[in-house]
Amino acid sequence: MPQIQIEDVSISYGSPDAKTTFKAVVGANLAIEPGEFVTIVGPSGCGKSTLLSAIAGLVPYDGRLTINGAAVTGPGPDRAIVFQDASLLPWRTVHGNVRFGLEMQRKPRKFIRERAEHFIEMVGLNAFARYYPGQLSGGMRQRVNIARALAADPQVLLMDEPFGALDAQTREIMGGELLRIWEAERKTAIFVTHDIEEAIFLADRVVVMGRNPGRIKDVIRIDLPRRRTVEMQEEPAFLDLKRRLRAYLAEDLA
Ligand SMILES: Nc1ncnc2c1ncn2[C@@H]1O[C@H](COP(=O)(O)OP(=O)(O)OP(=O)(O)O)[C@@H](O)[C@H]1O
Repeated sequence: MPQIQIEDVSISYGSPDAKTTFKAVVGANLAIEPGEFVTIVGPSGCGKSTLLSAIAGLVPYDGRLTINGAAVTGPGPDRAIVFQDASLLPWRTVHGNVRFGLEMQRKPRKFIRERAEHFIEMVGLNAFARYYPGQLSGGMRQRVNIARALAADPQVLLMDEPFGALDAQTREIMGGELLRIWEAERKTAIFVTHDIEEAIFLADRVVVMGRNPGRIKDVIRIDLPRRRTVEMQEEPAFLDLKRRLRAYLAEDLA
């Protein structure tokens, strides 16, 4: 059974005066298997973040949206979300930030400490555990964010352009790191991006969205072998996928 079922889901926003509504996503259908890595691409404003927010339980929707068969009615500990801007607590150290969610869940202190240490090591920030967010680079802050999300042990990791604010080279490194972590943890991952190469590189399937109205246009399976390598991005199969996706996105801009 798919872990996440999206059936005929539409999402609307009300205008500030509540007199009109705007349909940001119309009639979306998608089924996601446990442990799958799905990326969502599409032009600006097509509803990528909106669809992710609905899965996170942050916006209401029409239609059917279930996780493990249960309707999504709000946020829950089965899902963790990582946004573009690392929303870290500036007065807490790296360790303190990674601990935070577990402290809220009132887990035992020893468990919290060990789990935080485990994930800080996994994202390669052992030497920075006592640093504050203001002392870290953007890439390091996003590593903390990912560690914090994983420490809460969600079943589904939702990521909204998590590397969007990083330079191209750091972004590429972070993509490789994220795959290494995902391969170790095998959480279901849904990742929104503008970047076609990033979308292909990470994914088992790429969801292509279009706009006017915001909708799912197609879902493309990425049959490139795991483990993915940076060199793979120069191979004909990768370049073919890139051409195909670029043509799809260009249709929308025309
Ligand atoms: N809180 C909101 N209230 C009203 N309209 C909204 C709200 N959030 C998003 N929208 C509108 O819904 C549409 C989809 O927005 P969304 O942010 O989901 O798109 P996106 O594909 O993620 O865009 P981008 O790639 O630029 O981040 C846009 O037209 C946007 O203006």
